[in-house]
Amino acid sequence: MRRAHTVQQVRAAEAVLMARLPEGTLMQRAAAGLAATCARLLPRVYGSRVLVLAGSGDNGGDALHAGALLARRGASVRAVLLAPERVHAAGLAALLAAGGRVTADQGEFGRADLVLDGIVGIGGRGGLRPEAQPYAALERRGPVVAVDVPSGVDPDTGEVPGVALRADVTVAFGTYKPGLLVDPGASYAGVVHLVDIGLTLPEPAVQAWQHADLAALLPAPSAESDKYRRGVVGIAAGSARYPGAAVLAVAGALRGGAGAVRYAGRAAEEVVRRFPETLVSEGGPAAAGRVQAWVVGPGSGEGAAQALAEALASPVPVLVDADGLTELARTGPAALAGRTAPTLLTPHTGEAARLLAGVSGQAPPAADDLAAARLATARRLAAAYRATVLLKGSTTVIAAPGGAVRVNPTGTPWLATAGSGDVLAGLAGSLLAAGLDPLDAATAAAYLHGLAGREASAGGVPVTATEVARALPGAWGAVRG
Ligand SMILES: NC(=O)C1=CN([C@@H]2O[C@H](COP(=O)(O)OP(=O)(O)OC[C@H]3O[C@@H](n4cnc5c(N)ncnc54)[C@H](OP(=O)(O)O)[C@@H]3O)[C@@H](O)[C@H]2O)[C@@H](O)CC1
Ligand SMILES: Nc1ncnc2c1ncn2[C@@H]1O[C@H](COP(=O)(O)OP(=O)(O)O)[C@@H](O)[C@H]1O
Ligand SMILES: [K+]
Repeated sequence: MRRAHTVQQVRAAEAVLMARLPEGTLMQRAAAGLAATCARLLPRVYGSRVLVLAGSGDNGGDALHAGALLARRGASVRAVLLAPERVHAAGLAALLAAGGRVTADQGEFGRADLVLDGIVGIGGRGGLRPEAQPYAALERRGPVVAVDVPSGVDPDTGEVPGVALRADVTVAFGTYKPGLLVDPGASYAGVVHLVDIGLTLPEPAVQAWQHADLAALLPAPSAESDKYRRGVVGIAAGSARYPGAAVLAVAGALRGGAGAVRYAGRAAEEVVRRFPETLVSEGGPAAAGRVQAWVVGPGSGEGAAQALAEALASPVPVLVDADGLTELARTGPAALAGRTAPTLLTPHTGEAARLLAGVSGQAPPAADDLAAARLATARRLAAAYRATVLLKGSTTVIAAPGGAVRVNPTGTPWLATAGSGDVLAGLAGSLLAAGLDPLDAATAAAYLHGLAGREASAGGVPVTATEVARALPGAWGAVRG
């Protein structure tokens, strides 16, 4: 599991450690890790040209000290001081003593074999300031290595409130910062290397799961299992107009670990033709047999209101997606008030905007603004609806009403294809029916769906939602190892 801590958490941990270590120890550790990563990135250190961009805080100090270490190994190191009057004095002295020099020549950026971005780290607020902005647009020859955080990216949220410097590699100290895991910030970070500087950290604010975390959690039948004990998932999706959504949600559900899939709705004929293993009925959730979780909304069209009301009235976990979310936004959180079982909402940013309007009574915010602030959006929705929220998009974020947040590290933009969300909804519902709690079900579903999308688009080929569903067993296999 990758763990990310907020600036406040990092600073508290740092204070504890600083109180018992000689001054400068942490910065020396950080600089040593940074210089070691740079040395690995350069074909050879001796004779390489390195440019340090140094801001006014300790982030600049780290970069200058690392520059000094590289200069001692024979690199030709130049430093641009973005705030010369407030530069980290000890860092600059170390660099000069090691033979490095200060420059004001922006052309050094394009000539450097490696650039160290020490403009601003966890103390940064707002995008790059005007004096640093030109560097974001300059041609580069070698890799840009961000010190702790790419400058201009908000470390706590991944928001990029202006211009930021795109890195090829980020060397993060002590822990990931949420902004390194969540787009748009994550897309500026490149490959993230973690350097241990000895911090003792609390529970992380954000988690990103990996194969081993998931493997421990995926349901598997035991000798005592039968199809009902494995869980039955109900799918209330599709309509005469959108039968395909039903087929795709069922395709995801059949690969999600439940023992049986029960379909309730207008597309029963199409569903059973494609998947004869499905139990089908043409009415709504209330008239269907027992299930352990409902998925309601994909392609439900005009039937969404009725299907949603019936599913929400049931005592089992309910996943609301697509047209079900549009319907839920009309009533707002009140529709969930009487529920005794958990609810999982799976909006994309357009649906998230409608859900937020359902809370505030005001016009929906712009979906692009919500995409730029993914963590905050997922958290706000989870708190307002008292439901677990899986916010889809370039980084899928999952937020539980109690405050836990996970971000999904798998996936590919090729998943932005019609119907792939329906597959995800069915898959997540199946995991809910198999007994996972909403946070785990959503985490596992996003992870497997993302892996399947990558597998199906391997080599850079377009995928269809059907192919994503077909790749799900392979994704399970990869996770299980
Ligand atoms: N914590 C740890 O455990 C360890 C931390 N370490 C390192 O320290 C870093 C944190 O250092 P820090 O606290 O000095 O803050 P930092 O990121 O340098 O920025 C503050 C300065 O930047 C300025 N500034 C603000 N916004 C800006 C912008 N948009 N664009 C430009 N400038 C901007 C702001 O100026 P002001 O607003 O006052 O004008 C202020 O002077 C951390 O990321 C890591 O690298 C390691 O050495 C070891 C262990
Ligand atoms: N830029 C992107 N990068 C990665 N994944 C994306 C991107 N855009 C969309 N996705 C993923 O594609 C799927 C699309 O779902 P959705 O928007 O509900 O589509 P549909 O309604 O057509 O099924 C989601 O899993 C989402 O996370
Ligand atoms: K930086």
